[in-house]
Amino acid sequence: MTAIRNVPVLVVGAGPVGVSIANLLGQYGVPTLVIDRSPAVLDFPRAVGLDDEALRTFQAAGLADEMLRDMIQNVPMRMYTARKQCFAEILPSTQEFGWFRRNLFSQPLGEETLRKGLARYPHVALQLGCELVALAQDDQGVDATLRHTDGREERVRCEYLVASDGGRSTVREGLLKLPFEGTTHPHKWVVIECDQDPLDAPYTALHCEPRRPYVCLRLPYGLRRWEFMLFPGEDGEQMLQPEKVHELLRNHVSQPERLNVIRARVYTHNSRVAQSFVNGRVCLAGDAAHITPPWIGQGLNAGMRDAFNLAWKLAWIVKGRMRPELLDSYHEERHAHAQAMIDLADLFGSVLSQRNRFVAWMRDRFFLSIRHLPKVRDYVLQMKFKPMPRFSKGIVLNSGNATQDELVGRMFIQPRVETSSGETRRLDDVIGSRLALLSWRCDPLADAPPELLNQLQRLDCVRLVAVRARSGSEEVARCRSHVKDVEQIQDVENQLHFWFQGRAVDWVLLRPDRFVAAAGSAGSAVDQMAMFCQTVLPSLGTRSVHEAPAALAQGAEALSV
Ligand SMILES: O=C(O)CCc1cccc(O)c1
Repeated sequence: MTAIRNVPVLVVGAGPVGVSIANLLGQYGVPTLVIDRSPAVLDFPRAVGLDDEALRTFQAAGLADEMLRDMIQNVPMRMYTARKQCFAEILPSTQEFGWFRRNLFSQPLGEETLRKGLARYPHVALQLGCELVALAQDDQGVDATLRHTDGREERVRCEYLVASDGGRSTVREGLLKLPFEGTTHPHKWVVIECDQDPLDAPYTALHCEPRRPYVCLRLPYGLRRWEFMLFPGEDGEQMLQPEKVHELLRNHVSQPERLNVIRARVYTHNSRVAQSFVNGRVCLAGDAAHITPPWIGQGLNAGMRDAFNLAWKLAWIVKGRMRPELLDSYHEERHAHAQAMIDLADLFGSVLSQRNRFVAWMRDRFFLSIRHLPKVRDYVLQMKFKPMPRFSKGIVLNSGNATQDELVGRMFIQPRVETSSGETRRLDDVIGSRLALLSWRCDPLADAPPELLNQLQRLDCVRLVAVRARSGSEEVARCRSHVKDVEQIQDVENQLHFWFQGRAVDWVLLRPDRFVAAAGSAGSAVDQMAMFCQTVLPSLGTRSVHEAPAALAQGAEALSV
């Protein structure tokens, strides 16, 4: 009988979300196996947009610079009337989370980079040409049956299984039969990508042309993409024939026959969300959990939010740092936001792809008449319509003080800070993959009982005290705690100064995904931290074997392929 492979986390589906989760788990030291039935990265047009939150996730995985190499940053999106007048432009100037908000990439290249990133971890393995054919869960774990391309079957026992196997997820649909609620939109779209971009249009353009709505985007490395709406009676496959493609492009480029079309595909817009993102020990992520029309470029970004939210929770649970039932917080924190993004994309779609000429004309008149109002312009330009994640339930601690609780459950800013060794770094790079208690010009745990400090150590919590840049030695000495685990940082951009001053709190507790878990005044820190530890930590004695470095080495051995 063949041996059963044991691994804490099995990721099914090696698209960008699954591989990002595996990179994060690699960073957190959790042995992970990623499988995918396809032998290579899929080479057809898919997601194009990556936002600042996604880049922050790549940063946590140590891959932001590598991913940026193949991206165009800070790309505007414009909307045009039927008469080709621009009636709205989106180009946010903020970099509050440390990165530009609108960036375009080419998915096949990005996926290669993410896959290469896995090679950094001896305890993470990627197995291609391998599909999941059965799974059974019990109280302790999941038994998965894998089938390799040569027909060989293998059993893997894992503690948790992540299904990131796409919109037609085998795990969600075929094996667990979980509802995927929402709608499939009636119109199909043809997507065409060519190289040697024939246009000088360095932005995404949504052409709200009732005769045939279309989208035109510039992608990295001189690629140009068009997406055209198809009408009833137009057969998708026929529309991919070269003469039909040329016909679609004829009004937009002078000699479509001379274009080198490198990818073309028909696709349908879907707005669907799985009823639950957590089913026992199986978690759905990315398109397996939610699919959206592309209008606001948020499909993959929603998946990246899943990745960041889920990876640290899985790591904490398998390391025995967090009570397993808190895995449900993944659903509580992600489901409503995924739905809100889809609702916004649907709203964009219904307004922008309007085919009734009179309604389209009214729409154009309306937007053209308000576009110069400063508040409207700012709202659109700065993308203020984008619903930002805000958790009221989940792994967040509300204190009952409305002002403080307003800060909890939101992503924290990411300024650059100077470390005590004089280096200027992005805040997250100083924190690393740890939980962080970040305080402003004080050490709120200076007199904390040793028991609390031990609990925080179990949670691998770093304590950072921020001071004003170039503070006098008195201030520095006042904030330098006698406790050795406190690091001091200087607020060289004054961003922390403005953040803390405007909010009347002295500290924030930042989760590994950079969301604020708790916030408060110096006097309340001991009690609130104690409450957080009590909520999260399992009782002693339940620590998993995967905490020990020796166990990681065993995991690596078991995983080598
Ligand atoms: O965010 C962007 O620049 C692209 C968003 C978008 C809009 C419509 C279709 C599509 O594939 C992407």
